[in-house]
Amino acid sequence: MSITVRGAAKINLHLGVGRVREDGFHPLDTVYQAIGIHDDLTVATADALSLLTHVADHIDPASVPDGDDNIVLRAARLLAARTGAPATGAFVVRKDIPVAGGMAGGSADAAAALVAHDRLHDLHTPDDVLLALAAELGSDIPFSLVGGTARGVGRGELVTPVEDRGAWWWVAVPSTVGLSTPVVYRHFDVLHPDAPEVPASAEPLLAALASGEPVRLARALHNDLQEPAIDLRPELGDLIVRGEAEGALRGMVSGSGPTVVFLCESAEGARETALGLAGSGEEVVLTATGPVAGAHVLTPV
Ligand SMILES: C[C@@](CO)(OP(=O)(O)O)[C@H](O)COP(=O)(O)OP(=O)(O)OC[C@H]1O[C@@H](n2ccc(N)nc2=O)[C@H](O)[C@@H]1O
Ligand SMILES: Nc1ncnc2c1ncn2[C@@H]1O[C@H](COP(=O)(O)OP(=O)(O)O)[C@@H](O)[C@H]1O
Repeated sequence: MSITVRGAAKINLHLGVGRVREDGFHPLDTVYQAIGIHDDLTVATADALSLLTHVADHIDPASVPDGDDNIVLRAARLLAARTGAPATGAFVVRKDIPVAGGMAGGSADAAAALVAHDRLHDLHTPDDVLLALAAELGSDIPFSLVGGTARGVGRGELVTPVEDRGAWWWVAVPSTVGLSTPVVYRHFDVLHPDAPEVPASAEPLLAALASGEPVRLARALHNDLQEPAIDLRPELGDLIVRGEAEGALRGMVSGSGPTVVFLCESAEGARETALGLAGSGEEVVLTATGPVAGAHVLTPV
């Protein structure tokens, strides 16, 4: 038997970050959106646990860890340990989501692995258990299960779907060199030692989402990690300016970066912005719509 599960990239439409907690995590008020850049994970019945990774041309294969460090195998082992299921399965991941790019590619793979491993072994794990295991593996992973557009609080792991009346067009420009999430959070602490305990509220962004109007959403986009990311990588600021000059409504760093995403008025607007950026020397320019589904089975079981 084999099962294929698709996981989606995420962007943060609002990322309010508060003062670092005693456990080292930051309190967040964030709004995630799953967008149409995907990793596909297939698992087949096997006597042992194994993983093969294939990457798209724009991804450096060396950037994806082999073996036990890969979050796919960590997810499968965790689910097996908690349910008593066998820790077996031959996993193959096809990656299109930029690695260490602020788009939660590893989280998409982990969510897909939880769903695939659950189906492979016919476990019928309840949703609340899958969400709790996802949160143990990483703050973004519960959202990767849920998908769509959702608000995340706590350290980002407490996720609730929100009203979204839009079909939004995005252009994403990944960087060839990733940026480490903890490094960006630590730089936020250096720049903002007096950050408020309560992060900036996502309420204005939620109102813009419910309006379905791209110009309103563009004005409401907010990312507290953009400043530290640009401080670490000044070229990201230049890229935002260039994309906006090519017609995007607004550019911003995706999560902790270094991918930059641009909200566009329409499909045509996204095409023009993408062509303009490609023409000005950007080698990889991806176009996607959102919201899309979270981790879901593609093949019949
Ligand atoms: C910044 C965000 C925004 O959605 O995503 P990315 O841009 O990385 O995709 C997330 O908060 C990333 O979530 P995720 O990548 O799952 O983080 P985790 O594995 O839980 O944590 C990795 C490290 O990031 C820092 N971290 C993470 C979440 C949080 N609320 N506060 C933190 O300070 C901690 O240093 C932690 O050790
Ligand atoms: N399946 C995987 N895909 C991508 N990265 C992975 C995977 N498993 C583990 N990692 C590690 O997780 C780190 C963060 O990757 P990723 O989730 O792509 O980025 P981000 O946290 O910026 O969204 C990578 O640098 C890599 O070392």
